[in-house]
Amino acid sequence: MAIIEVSDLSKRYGELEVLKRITFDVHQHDVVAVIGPSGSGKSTMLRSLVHLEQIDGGTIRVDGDDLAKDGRYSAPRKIKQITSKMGMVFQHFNLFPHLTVQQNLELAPKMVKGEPTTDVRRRSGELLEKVGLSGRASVYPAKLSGGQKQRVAIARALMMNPQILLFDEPTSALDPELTGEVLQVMKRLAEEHTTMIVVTHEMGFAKEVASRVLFMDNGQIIESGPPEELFTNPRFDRTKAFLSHSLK
Ligand SMILES: Nc1ncnc2c1ncn2[C@@H]1O[C@H](COP(=O)(O)OP(=O)(O)OP(=O)(O)O)[C@@H](O)[C@H]1O
Repeated sequence: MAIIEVSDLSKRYGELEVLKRITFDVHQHDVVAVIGPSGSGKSTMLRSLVHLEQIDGGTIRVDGDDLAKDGRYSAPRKIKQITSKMGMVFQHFNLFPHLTVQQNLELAPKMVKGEPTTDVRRRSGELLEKVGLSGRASVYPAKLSGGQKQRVAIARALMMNPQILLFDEPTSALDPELTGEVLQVMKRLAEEHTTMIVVTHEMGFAKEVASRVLFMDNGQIIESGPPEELFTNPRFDRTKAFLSHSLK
């Protein structure tokens, strides 16, 4: 079943055409890695899905509902309902600095969904355990390493029980020694069949964990396929040229 269906997605910043009629689907349990050179439009594409960017044309359908159809957005209430099905993890974590780890996790389920405190507390405990941070519930983000902050951000996104998790370069702001712990959590989520789209420069992750890779360049999806094909089959020469360049 397609969770996300994008067709002819277009986006420009003034004169600059950043997304040029992009079309792709994401199915349940897919782990889609989006790779490509800097400035190719990867983040803009991802942010468009959750309405953090306004698109200029095309259709974005989430779980059968149109966020936008032929460039026209649905009503604000419907947009809110649709975007709440997606959890986003940002490069710079975006935790609330004045809230503890536990409060960061529990804020949205309480405020947005009005869930009972006991349910929310149970889930925040479970999710902190899942990301290996059980003992850190009452500390403030400033006391955490970047890798820990990002694991909190992943747990926070999961608190809303999203149908799909979107990651925008989740390890790019981390020191190299801290990327592994975050990638490990993401790998475990993939093994549990969490549906994910991951914009990443981590080619190892794309290769080992993704079920499908989209290679973007200059606002377009140039090549796509399962990593074992995209990274080895000579037919995908554009991806391989990018890989050999980025591994230099
Ligand atoms: N708010 C903005 N205003 C104007 N131009 C923007 C804005 N955001 C992004 N751009 C431009 O849009 C293009 C695509 O940017 P985007 O961040 O989506 O690329 P990317 O593939 O994610 O790059 P990176 O890997 O470096 O993060 C770039 O040329 C960028 O400079």
